[in-house]
Amino acid sequence: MTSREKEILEIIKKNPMIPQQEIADLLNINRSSVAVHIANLMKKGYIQGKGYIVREEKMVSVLGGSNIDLQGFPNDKLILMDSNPGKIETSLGGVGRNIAENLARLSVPVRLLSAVGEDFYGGKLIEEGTSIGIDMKNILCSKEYPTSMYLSIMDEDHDMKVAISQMEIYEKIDIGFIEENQLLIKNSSALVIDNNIPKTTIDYACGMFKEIPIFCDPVSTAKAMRVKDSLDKIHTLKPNTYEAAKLLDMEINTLDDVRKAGELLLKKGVKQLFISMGKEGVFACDGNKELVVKGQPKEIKGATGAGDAFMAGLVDCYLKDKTLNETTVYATAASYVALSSYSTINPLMTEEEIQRIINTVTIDVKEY
Ligand SMILES: Nc1ncnc2c1ncn2[C@@H]1O[C@H](COP(=O)(O)OP(=O)(O)O)[C@@H](O)[C@H]1O
Ligand SMILES: O=c1[nH]cc([C@@H]2O[C@H](COP(=O)(O)O)[C@@H](O)[C@H]2O)c(=O)[nH]1
Repeated sequence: MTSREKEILEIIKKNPMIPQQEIADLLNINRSSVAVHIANLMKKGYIQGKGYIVREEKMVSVLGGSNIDLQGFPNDKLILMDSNPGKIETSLGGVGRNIAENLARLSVPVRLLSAVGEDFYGGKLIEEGTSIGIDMKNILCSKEYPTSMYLSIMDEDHDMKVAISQMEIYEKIDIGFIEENQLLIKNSSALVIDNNIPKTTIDYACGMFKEIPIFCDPVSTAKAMRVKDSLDKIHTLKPNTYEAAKLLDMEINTLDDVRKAGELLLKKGVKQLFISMGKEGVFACDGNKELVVKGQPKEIKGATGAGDAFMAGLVDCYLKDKTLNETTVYATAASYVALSSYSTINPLMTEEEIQRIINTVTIDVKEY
């Protein structure tokens, strides 16, 4: 082996994937000489071949809940304190899991960091999630608690009347769980947090992953306050009007109230805000612009999951560097895809379906 070949071999041992040009630059020779030396080293058997390491695609990490949803739809007007003939739909749910499933259906690489019980439903959640394309490898399986459940009753217009949630298992998504998964999360393209997880975990994660954009869904008025001390670390917040009112301890009845709430949340450090208003559409602001985006979806089969589809649309648009107007219209169209299905997630959710809705449904954008 010549001294030059020795030098090149040492460089390659330290960095087997180094490009020939970089070796040439280090040794101040040209690339074609490097190629000749490498060919000689191969002939002499010092190098057996070149490996290729594929750079791992960055994923969105979703940290939050995965539930089993039971939804009851009465055939006629809902009568309280009575048995109402109707339909019962069982589906996989949980805000975080729903967002992750919608993202997977939009072809965004995504992993779910959640907890399930070591029971039939826990197995089902992991199995189905994996088959949809969500990375479920880091789900925590608990012996202590059962898989969480969400039971909701709709009225005759398919609007939710009342719901009960059984979700103690999320106590398991604690600081230790974040530490175990910190490298995975650090290397994510975005982190989505749903407020099913404890406040201490939300605050810890928001403090730890400042370099990546954090999207937060407050989940419900009961859980909204869990993010109140981390608002300055949130890139995108998507409360509905009730959750925004709770977070700010104010009444929100009019559009002026919504705009005021927007201003206050941006002041607290949120970069991008979407306040969803059910059939009144959504209010969006980012400090440069304020918009209300509203349309008329062609069919509403079930409102459950509309907000989660909306959030997935927001994350997808962030990764594609879309403007606030484009993002709000796209996410609204994603919510319409969800509304047109009885189950929490519409299996027809794709980017093409969202585009088809944008092209066929009038969605008005009003700038303020
Ligand atoms: N009844 C409806 N009519 C039209 N759009 C709706 C309706 N319900 C929901 N949406 C759409 O879904 C989005 C999210 O729904 P919303 O119910 O406000 O959120 P969440 O489910 O988080 O409470 C809304 O901003 C809107 O675009
Ligand atoms: O405290 C909670 N309530 C409800 C949900 C989930 O919220 C979804 C309903 O979404 P929406 O808010 O879009 O109706 C359901 O899948 C349900 O499992 C949750 O994760 N946590």
